[in-house]
Amino acid sequence: MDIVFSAATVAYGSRTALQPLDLQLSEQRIGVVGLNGSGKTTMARLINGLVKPTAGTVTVGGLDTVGDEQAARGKTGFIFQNPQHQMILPILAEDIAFGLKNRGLGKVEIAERTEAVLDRFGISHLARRRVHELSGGETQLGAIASVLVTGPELLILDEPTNQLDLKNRALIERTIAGLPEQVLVITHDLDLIEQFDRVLVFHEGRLAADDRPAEAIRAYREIAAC
Ligand SMILES: Nc1ncnc2c1ncn2[C@@H]1O[C@H](COP(=O)(O)OP(=O)(O)OP(=O)(O)O)[C@@H](O)[C@H]1O
Repeated sequence: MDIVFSAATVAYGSRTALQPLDLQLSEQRIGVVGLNGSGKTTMARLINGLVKPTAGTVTVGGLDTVGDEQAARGKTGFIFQNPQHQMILPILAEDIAFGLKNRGLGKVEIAERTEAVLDRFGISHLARRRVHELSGGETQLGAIASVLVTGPELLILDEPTNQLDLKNRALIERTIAGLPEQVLVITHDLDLIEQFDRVLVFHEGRLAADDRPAEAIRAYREIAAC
């Protein structure tokens, strides 16, 4: 799916978080890196319409995130930095089913799709578990299942391996690598994006580098060393 930023700018009050951005993304695996406060999350939130451009436009699959807000939002799933906060119902299977109920699906289809997505991510055994009692890795997988069950074309993950141990980092890395969906990942975990198609480096609200992983990570290291 094409994601197109046309002079997209974001200001919070008098502070500009994202300088005018012109960018077209169509790769399957896109990484976004940069120092804290460099504008990564703001850029990602523009894609699913959680943040509106102060000026310029953003389109996903040809749909404007402001003018075609509802349809555009349906194309993107978003996993936030603390995914436990986006889980609404107490039991994992219920939380997964919730998104389908909201789309007006019937009981049988909801049950089948919930079961299928739990199976897809190898977490069927967690179906009846309380979401707030899941480990970090389990929570991340549960959130991915909850979001992907509704069928978005693009999945955005904001620091998905933050707070995970090495084993769970590897699990989430493998899971992301295996997704057929297009993926955009914001991360400080440079191993995660090593094999990606394209990596964007943000610095002080601007796109500072846009390259293959090795080159982009080199540019990011130079920025971080200043
Ligand atoms: N809702 C908001 N209101 C005011 N300022 C904000 C808001 N959200 C972000 N900012 C500011 O915009 C700038 C960019 O923030 P953003 O969260 O996009 O950065 P980031 O690169 O994702 O940072 P981090 O790596 O720390 O998550 C920062 O200066 C931040 O303080």
